[in-house]
Amino acid sequence: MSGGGRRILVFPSAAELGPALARFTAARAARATGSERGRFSLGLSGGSLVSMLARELPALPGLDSSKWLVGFCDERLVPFEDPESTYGLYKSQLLCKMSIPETQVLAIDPSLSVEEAAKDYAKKLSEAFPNEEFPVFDLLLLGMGPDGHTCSLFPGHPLLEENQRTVAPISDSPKPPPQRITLTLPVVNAARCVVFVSTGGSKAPVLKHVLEGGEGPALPAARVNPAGGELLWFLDEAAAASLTKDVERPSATAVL
Ligand SMILES: O=C(O)[C@H](O)[C@@H](O)[C@H](O)[C@H](O)COP(=O)(O)O
Repeated sequence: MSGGGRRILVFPSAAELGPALARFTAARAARATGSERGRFSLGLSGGSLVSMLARELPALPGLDSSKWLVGFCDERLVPFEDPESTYGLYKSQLLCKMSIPETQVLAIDPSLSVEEAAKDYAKKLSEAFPNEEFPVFDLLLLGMGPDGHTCSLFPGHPLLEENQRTVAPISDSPKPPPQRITLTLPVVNAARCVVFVSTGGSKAPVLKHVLEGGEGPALPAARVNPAGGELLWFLDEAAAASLTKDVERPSATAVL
C-alpha cells in the first residue's frame, strides 16, 4: 500500500477520463504552485497520454502553466523531429499551446550516446531538484504496456533493480526503438503523486495481474508504490473489465 493509499478510478470511457485527468492535473498544479515550492513539477509519458493531454489540458479555462516544470518519465533516443520522439510529440501537440517557459522543460539530448544522454538528463534533473537525492515530482503521469512495463522499465530487465541512479540508459528495449532513457523506480516511488492512465480492453488481463496479483514476479507497473505519496489508476470500463476488487466510479463532476 502506498503512503497515501491506492485509488482505482473507473470512467465510462476515455472521453470522460480525459477531462477528469486534466482537472486533476490542474488541481495538483494549483496546490503545488500555491505551496512554498512555488512550482509544479510534472513528469510526462508517451503513448496515448500525448493526444489525451493535448486535447484536454489546453481546453481548461484559465490554466496558468508558467510555473510548471516538465520532465519526461522516459524517452526514446531519436531526434526530436522523429515521430517516435515523445518530446517532439508533446512539443508539437501540447507544449506549443501552453505557457511553460522553454527553460522549464527538461528534455534529453538525443545527439549523445545513450549512456551520455542518461547522464546528461540526470544532471538536468539534479539541477532542477538541487536538494533531493532522488527528484520528488509533484505528479508523474504513467502509462502501462500490455506486458506490464511502465516508463522504459520492462519485465525481467535488470534495470528494475537499479537503486543508485536517478536515470538509466537502456539499449535493449524489447519495444522499439531499442535505445531509451528512463527514470528509475526510486525516482518514480519518490513522487508525491503517481497516476497511471490505462484504457481499452487489451489492457484488461495485465491490469488484473498488476492490481489484483498473479503468478510470477511482480510486473514493473506493480512495483510502482510511492512510499510517501499517492497512487491513482485512471481506467475506463473496458480496461477495468476483469477487476473484482474495490474500484471507484466517480461522477462527471466529482472532485478527485
Ligand atoms: O515508450 C513507449 O514505447 C510508449 O510510450 C509506451 O511505454 C506506452 O506509454 C505504454 O505502452 C502505454 O501505452 P498507451 O498509453 O497507449 O496505453
